[in-house]
Amino acid sequence: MGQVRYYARSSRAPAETLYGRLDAWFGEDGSPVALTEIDEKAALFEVSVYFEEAEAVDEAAVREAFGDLAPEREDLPDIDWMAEVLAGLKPVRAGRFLVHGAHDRDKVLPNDLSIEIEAGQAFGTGHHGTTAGCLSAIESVVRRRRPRNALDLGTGSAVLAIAFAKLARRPVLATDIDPVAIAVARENVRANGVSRHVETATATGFGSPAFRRHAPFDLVIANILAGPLMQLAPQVARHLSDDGDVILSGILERQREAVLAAYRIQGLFHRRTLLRGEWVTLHLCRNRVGAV
Ligand SMILES: C[S@@+](CC[C@H](N)C(=O)[O-])C[C@H]1O[C@@H](n2cnc3c(N)ncnc32)[C@H](O)[C@@H]1O
Repeated sequence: MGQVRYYARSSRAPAETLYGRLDAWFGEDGSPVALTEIDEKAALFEVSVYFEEAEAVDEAAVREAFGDLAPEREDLPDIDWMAEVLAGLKPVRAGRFLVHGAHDRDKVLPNDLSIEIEAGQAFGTGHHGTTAGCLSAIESVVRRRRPRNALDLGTGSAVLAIAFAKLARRPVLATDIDPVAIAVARENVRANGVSRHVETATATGFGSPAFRRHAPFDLVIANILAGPLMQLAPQVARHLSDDGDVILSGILERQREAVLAAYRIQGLFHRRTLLRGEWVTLHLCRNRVGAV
């Protein structure tokens, strides 16, 4: 048997209380806890806690932690995380960043900002055009104005959050819908020595109390797909500071105009498009100056 999830639904206040309690009881031991708004109109929230090994779970303790909100249990299938990421084991260079595995530490040059990520876990080894595009865009934004903080939404391996933390040495919130990715992200953040700057949280879109603690963001980075990026446009804009920058990727060239339109409606201006293979990375900004 593999991973298991326990979850309960309620209105916002009890859900937030439960989220805090589950995080205190299980979060420290590495069991991801998630709070998700599942029905905005009905203001219905779902709180989940995930355990790696179903057999090892103390179910009585879990039920006690949920209290009055009796949890449902869901056994999760084993997922093939390798599929997307085994693109290659070679180091990838994007601007000053060198993304590499432990076996390639000797390839790091004195001026490189090295990001050590092992292939084979969450998405994001730098081999994908979208990740490399975001790394280049992060470097150009940080060079221009060193944002006070950042959000990496859909962090995967945390490669982009680590890049921002290493370059800007400023706080970054790294979130992902997938609790397994967040467990991998935490480990990578620690291994790259940037735990002081990076906070990780499991969240669907903007559904976590962590956003309230960190927003507004001076830089929002989201490498997901065109569909969710368009849906998230109003919330990205709402969580962005008055002169903030946005880096979006996971967009095919033919989807570029639709994504741009969704963000223009929210008052954002296009600054630059980077093209890597069939993928584009968009840099947008709140400030009209410098926009094209
Ligand atoms: C293409 S990977 C990007 C990983 C990494 N940021 C990079 O650039 O290499 C997209 C990630 O977004 C996550 N994701 C997808 N939809 C999401 C959503 N609505 N909210 C948060 N994360 C999401 C996925 O689980 C996945 O880890």
